[in-house]
Amino acid sequence: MLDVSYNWDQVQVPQSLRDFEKRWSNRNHPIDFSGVWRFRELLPFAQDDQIITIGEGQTMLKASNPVAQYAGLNDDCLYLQYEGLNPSGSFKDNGMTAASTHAVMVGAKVAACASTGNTSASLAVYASVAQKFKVVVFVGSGKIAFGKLSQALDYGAKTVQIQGDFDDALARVREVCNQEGIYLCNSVNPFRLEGQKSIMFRVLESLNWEVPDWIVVPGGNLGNSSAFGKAFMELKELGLIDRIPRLAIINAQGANTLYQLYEQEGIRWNGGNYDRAASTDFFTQMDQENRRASTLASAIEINRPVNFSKSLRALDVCNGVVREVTDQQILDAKAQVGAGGLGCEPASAASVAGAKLLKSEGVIASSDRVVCILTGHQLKDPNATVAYHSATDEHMDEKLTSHGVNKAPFSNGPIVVENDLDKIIKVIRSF
Ligand SMILES: Cc1ncc(COP(=O)(O)O)c(C=O)c1O
Ligand SMILES: N[C@@H](CCOP(=O)(O)O)C(=O)O
Repeated sequence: MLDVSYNWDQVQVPQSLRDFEKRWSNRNHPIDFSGVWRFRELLPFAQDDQIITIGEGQTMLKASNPVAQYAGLNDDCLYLQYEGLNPSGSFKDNGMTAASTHAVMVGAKVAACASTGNTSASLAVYASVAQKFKVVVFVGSGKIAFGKLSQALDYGAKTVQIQGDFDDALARVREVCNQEGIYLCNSVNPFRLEGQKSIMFRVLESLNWEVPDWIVVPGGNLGNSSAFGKAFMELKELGLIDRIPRLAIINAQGANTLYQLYEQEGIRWNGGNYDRAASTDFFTQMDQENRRASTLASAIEINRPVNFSKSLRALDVCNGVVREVTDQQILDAKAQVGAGGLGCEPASAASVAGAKLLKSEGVIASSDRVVCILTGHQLKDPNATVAYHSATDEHMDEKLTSHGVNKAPFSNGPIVVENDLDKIIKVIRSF
């Protein structure tokens, strides 16, 4: 895994983080307007005229008391960083503006990715804006929510559907890219992760540059958590912050490789000398047993996270913890996030479910300031939402039960009523 490193002595980094903020109101300047590139001195690999941007990163941090109560935190202690506001509806745009900028810088004619849907939607939109390279997307059949697939199709990406899951698709696309000289845009791409650092810059900016106690993020391929760790490491090195928040990475129980390796096997970064043999054994056994990831949170249905080693570094930098949550916990948390005002897709709600779990364990205190990252928009995966809300005690959706979701305590399904005024009024008055 490659990392981008800078010779900071040669970069004119502003003295104070507040200097970045001033650029925000400059709406006529697309680079200042971007929530990624207004921090450009902190990812200084491109010249201004090389940047491909579509106003990504205009996202918000919102305190949510209903969600704080759900998680067992005090009022004003839980914040949601709503990355669903990005142009393609997920956090990936923070990274894809950087990866597509670099793709054009190096003259790529074709770019590719494997995807559970959000990476492909994001890459496809940036390619259609840049008009400099074509896109090929690899997806596992039946493994991608239609809201996401529809985006790649409409933005003109060529979609290759193969048998297998995301882990198979990523292994294959890496092979294809090597053989054909195609530019790879998954999170193995270190330039993409440079863009994703900006999510943390914006969190700090929204908190008036005060460092929160916790950042809680869902873990799939582990690009985000790795980028966050690098962001804090660099900000501290540059003297722009004086302390680093703790990081909690939340796996779905059915896709819990990091949880197993970090919390159960006890593998630690150890200055880069982590126990490679133990992790290799783990993956070899996984292959022998043909163990597959399985979760309703399809965006994090990943068993072989490519950023495993970088995430260990992030956990080290941020004194982090890893937890696993069930699909039941994820969907219950998701319904609470929606009712609290910001809809998200299932994988995103793992962050809230994880915060609740850590609070119940006493790892997070009720007065801690906790930021949960909502990685993708609610409209990305309507099937999961409708299935949850349509479930009743008598009738559960088969797909939910096969993933261990056996109740829907916050179910808010449509009420079937005859098209008769009196009957409708009666129902309405019963609310
Ligand atoms: C909505 C959503 N949330 C979370 C993740 C997991 O992020 P990461 O792979 O950076 O761990 C992904 C994709 O990977 C995603 O699409
Ligand atoms: N959820 C992701 C999985 C791919 O992760 P990446 O960060 O390596 O591109 C997706 O949307 O495809």
